[in-house]
Amino acid sequence: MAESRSLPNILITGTPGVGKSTLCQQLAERTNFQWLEVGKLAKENNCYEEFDEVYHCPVLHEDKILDLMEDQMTDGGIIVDYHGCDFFPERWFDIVFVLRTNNTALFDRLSKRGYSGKKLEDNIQCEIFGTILEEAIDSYKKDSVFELSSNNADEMDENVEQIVQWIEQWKQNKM
Ligand SMILES: Nc1ncnc2c1ncn2[C@@H]1O[C@H](COP(=O)(O)OP(=O)(O)O)[C@@H](O)[C@H]1O
Repeated sequence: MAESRSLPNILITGTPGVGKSTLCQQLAERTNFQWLEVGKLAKENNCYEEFDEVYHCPVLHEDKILDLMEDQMTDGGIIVDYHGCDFFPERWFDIVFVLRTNNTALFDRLSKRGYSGKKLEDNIQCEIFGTILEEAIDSYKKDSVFELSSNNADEMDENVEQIVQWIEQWKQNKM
């Protein structure tokens, strides 16, 4: 329950390549919050069900990863970073930010990362359709979901500032 947390929990989500890791790293440095990379945690603990041959990536074992995360989420101060958001319990998060990037910039970033073919096309399409934003709106309270534009370095800086300020406000309201 949010009332029992001494600090808020934040979810940063969006299509791969929109800048989640970059933003979370900067936030962790600024706030001392813990950056929890769900993909990394899954890899370290082998939380996979199967291998997806089409996308050349393993499929997350959602229950297993949720069990691993549950205890860490209790006290707050966690920034969760993942390219999906519909399987986390709603109660875990005080606010959800969905990063968005235009197709041209995202195409360049994902190509540089080595994405090609169907994997590249599907991720671009996911972003064009706003799939993750829709997922967030369907999974969390409407007034706790915010869309942030992440097309360039200036917007990245603004997003860091906005979230840092939101955290400060949350702490003040708690006092
Ligand atoms: N707002 C931004 N402006 C410019 N480049 C960015 C921005 N966000 C991310 N990048 C670059 O795009 C690439 C993917 O960013 P990353 O943070 O790994 O995305 P994600 O974690 O969402 O997959 C990195 O090379 C990063 O430097």
